Amino acid sequence: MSDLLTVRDLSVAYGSGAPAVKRVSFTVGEGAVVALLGANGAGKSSIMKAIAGLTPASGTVMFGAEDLAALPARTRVARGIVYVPEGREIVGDLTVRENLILGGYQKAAAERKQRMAMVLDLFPEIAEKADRQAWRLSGGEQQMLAIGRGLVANPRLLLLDEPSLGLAPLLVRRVFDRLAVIRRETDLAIVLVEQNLAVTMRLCDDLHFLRGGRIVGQRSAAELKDKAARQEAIDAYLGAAA
Ligand SMILES: Nc1ncnc2c1ncn2[C@@H]1O[C@H](COP(=O)(O)OP(=O)(O)OP(=O)(O)O)[C@@H](O)[C@H]1O
Repeated sequence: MSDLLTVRDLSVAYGSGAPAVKRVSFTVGEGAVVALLGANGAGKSSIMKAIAGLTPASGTVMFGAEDLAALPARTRVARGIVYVPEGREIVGDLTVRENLILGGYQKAAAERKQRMAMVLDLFPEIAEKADRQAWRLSGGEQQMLAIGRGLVANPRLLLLDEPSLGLAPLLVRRVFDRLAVIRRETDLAIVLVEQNLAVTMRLCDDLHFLRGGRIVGQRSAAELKDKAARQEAIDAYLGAAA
């Protein structure tokens, strides 16, 4: 599997304080799912925003053979790097369908229509409510809409920021079941930010543990199938966060 994303020595600083992200390096293969796990404030969202071009950063981010340094966020979207932010940020006053149209704003009408049909097929829960205002959806459905809106842009790399945030366990399971379908049926690569080790393990190939802006450990999902190894990772890296 060749590398789709290569992050090398990535640092993010806000103002003059200590950097929020300190020389983080990792790779994501074509079609791979890589998770960044860590407690609140560990720097997970800052890494995602830096890859998406939404916050200034130092270090190198390569997408295939291309250095992204000079590319603004909208060009990164056109290349296939799509960020689904924490908190979903769907437009509540617009309908489900209108939110999906926003996701495909850079696409020609025919491709956008085809991608929207694919998304509605993938998420029957929101297809039934396509003409309903987004604020009327449940939390889980809103998360599906946020992911669906990202998929309309036809990404090669989806940056998914805490899809389980604020959802009841049943809805978390539904959202992750959908992600598992995407994983099975497409060659989309995903960087997934999570605090929840249990749901993350079902979807990912590799997990990186973050603390204080640094990657402090790395495990494959296969390694964490072993209960003792999982407990060790929780104790060493996540503490109460898991
Ligand atoms: N726009 C900003 N301006 C100043 N400081 C920021 C900004 N965004 C994040 N930070 C700080 O950077 C650090 C890392 O934040 P970040 O949101 O990347 O962490 P996180 O791991 O995603 O946390 P959470 O799980 O709570 O979302 C925190 O100390 C945070 O307060």
